[in-house]
Amino acid sequence: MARRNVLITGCSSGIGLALAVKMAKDEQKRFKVYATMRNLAKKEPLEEAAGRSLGKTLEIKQLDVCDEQSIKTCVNSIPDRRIDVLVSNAGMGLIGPIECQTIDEMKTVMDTNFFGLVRLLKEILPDMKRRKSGHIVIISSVMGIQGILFNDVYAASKFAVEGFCESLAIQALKFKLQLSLIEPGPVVTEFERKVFEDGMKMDLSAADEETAEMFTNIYLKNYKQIFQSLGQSAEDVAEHTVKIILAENPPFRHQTNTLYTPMTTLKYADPNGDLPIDTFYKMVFHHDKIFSASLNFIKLLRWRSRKSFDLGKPSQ
Ligand SMILES: NC(=O)C1=CN([C@@H]2O[C@H](COP(=O)(O)OP(=O)(O)OC[C@H]3O[C@@H](n4cnc5c(N)ncnc54)[C@H](OP(=O)(O)O)[C@@H]3O)[C@@H](O)[C@H]2O)C=CC1
Ligand SMILES: CC1=C(/C=C/C(C)=C/C=C/C(C)=C/C=O)C(C)(C)CCC1
Repeated sequence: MARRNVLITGCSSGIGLALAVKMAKDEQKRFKVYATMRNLAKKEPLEEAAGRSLGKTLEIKQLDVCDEQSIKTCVNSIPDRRIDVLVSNAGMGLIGPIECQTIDEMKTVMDTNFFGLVRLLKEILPDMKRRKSGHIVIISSVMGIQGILFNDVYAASKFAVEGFCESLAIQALKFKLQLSLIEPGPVVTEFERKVFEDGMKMDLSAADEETAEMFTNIYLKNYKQIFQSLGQSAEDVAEHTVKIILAENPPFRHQTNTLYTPMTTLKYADPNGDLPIDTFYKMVFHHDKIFSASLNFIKLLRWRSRKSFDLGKPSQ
């Protein structure tokens, strides 16, 4: 099989970086990775992680998904503009009460997470259609199918991505193109750190007391624990993504976190849509102690299974 050209956005950290490195270090050398980032001053961690694959199976290029010209320049610099696999990964989060967010902040999230994907596809899709080959892989989120308290705009941006892709997938099929949405739950990356820091610094004066208290004492208070208990590593998500890229018949949707699937299943279990909302409501406002204890229990189980694995005894 010929080596596939893979373009990945947002490779300065997190999932993008882990995926670029994993694919570039593929033992069978099945990929040539164009690992892109908007700010090349941040390329050092990727260069370090890439090691000897740098300049061979991995090249670093500038690409800002909010800048059409930068996308065009990057794609034009690739031999024959040939991109066999596009991984749309660049993205950002935003949490907090909407009363305390500006419309400009919200627009930046939509511009990056949704229009960023649209800009990429406007540049890359016509070539794929002409060649009648290509795989478009999008790092969406569980929030692309299910909203979460105080993530209103972020969830909207990922819902937009999913609606857009569900529509496009039908046309793509006609051109023999593949489209796959990767839906991770919480992942421990810069995303988590940035979002939490911004949340902690947020000016909550525009919100009423009850909302501000809910955000601080429920959401932010449990945030770290949720990531510690349910969070995956970027490498783990990268591994799932590579499997999807290599699959003969890649699925349209793929959730990476089995600990999170009971939550998303609620969405599909009730066509009225009340079940997930009522369940989240009860978890947050009525059974917060049980919820917190369950998270601690999961954390302990994961810690113990990792520890026994470290000692050479894989968990039962
Ligand atoms: N972490 C999580 O819990 C989850 C994350 N995701 C999704 O995964 C994807 C990757 O996030 P993750 O690795 O976690 O977070 P990181 O913050 O580690 O990585 C995000 C990447 O996107 C880049 N980026 C942001 N804006 C732009 C832009 N305009 N043009 C190009 N690159 C840009 C960042 O660059 P820079 O360093 O310059 O800011 C960075 O390289 C996102 O789409 C996110 O929504 C999905 C589910 C869960
Ligand atoms: C599980 C859960 C919660 C939080 C989930 C979080 C915080 C998920 C984060 C997902 C991310 C960051 C996805 C990125 O795309 C709540 C609402 C507190 C209570 C109900 C159950």
